[in-house]
Amino acid sequence: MYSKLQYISQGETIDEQLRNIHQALDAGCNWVQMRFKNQTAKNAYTLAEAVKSLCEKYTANFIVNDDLHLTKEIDADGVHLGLTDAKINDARMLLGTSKVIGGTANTFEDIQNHVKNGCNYIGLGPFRFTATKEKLSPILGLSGYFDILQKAKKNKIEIPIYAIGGITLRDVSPLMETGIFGIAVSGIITESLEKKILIQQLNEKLYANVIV
Ligand SMILES: Cc1ncc(COP(=O)(O)OP(=O)(O)O)c(N)n1
Ligand SMILES: Cc1ncsc1CCOP(=O)(O)O
Ligand SMILES: [Mg+2]
Repeated sequence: MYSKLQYISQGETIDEQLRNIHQALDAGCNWVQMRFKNQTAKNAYTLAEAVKSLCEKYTANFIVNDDLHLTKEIDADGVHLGLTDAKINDARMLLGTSKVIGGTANTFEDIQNHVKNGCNYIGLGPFRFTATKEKLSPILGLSGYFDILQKAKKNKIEIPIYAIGGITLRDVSPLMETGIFGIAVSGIITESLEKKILIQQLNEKLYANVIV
């Protein structure tokens, strides 16, 4: 079973990335997506090696953003691919069935395609404007999530769907009511000065209706 909270890393340098990821893990995150844009292959490899060993230490899930070949080379737990990144079925062929492959969706049709191609989870968004990512797809808002999740339910689609994009603590409960499985966040955790408390509060809302 996947965690309901995925932390997407931030940082302009290897050190900044590592500091942010280390702090997120220390505060209780157990799923990290390493997102290190516009870097040399050497820098990305160096960071990935360090993140992999940190995640092993914290028994956290470690996935790589965009870079399918780095995922394979470093033997990460998986990869997250956007609509203009490598194709999900090519990723599955390269990585095999044991690895996690996440795919971005902005519409119900994107979700259908990802399911058909063997994706493990979906990052559906953006929920609202965020400065973390450039060139955002159309904003979905709560009503967009309601519509898409209703269609998924009607079509018996059961893949875990994560909301993403500008999410704050206050958004979590209303988003969960739309039927999403969890959230993927970057800014709120990176910028928080009280990460442990924030992650505890996020998890309380994410797991509020889970019967153990
Ligand atoms: C969980 C999750 N969902 C969506 C995205 C966005 O991926 P993509 O559209 O490829 O954009 P970049 O992150 O590569 O800029 C994501 N990274 N994670
Ligand atoms: C990677 C990505 N894809 C859509 S929105 C987004 C950024 C999420 O970061 P934040 O939680 O800071 O808005
Ligand atoms: Mg991408």
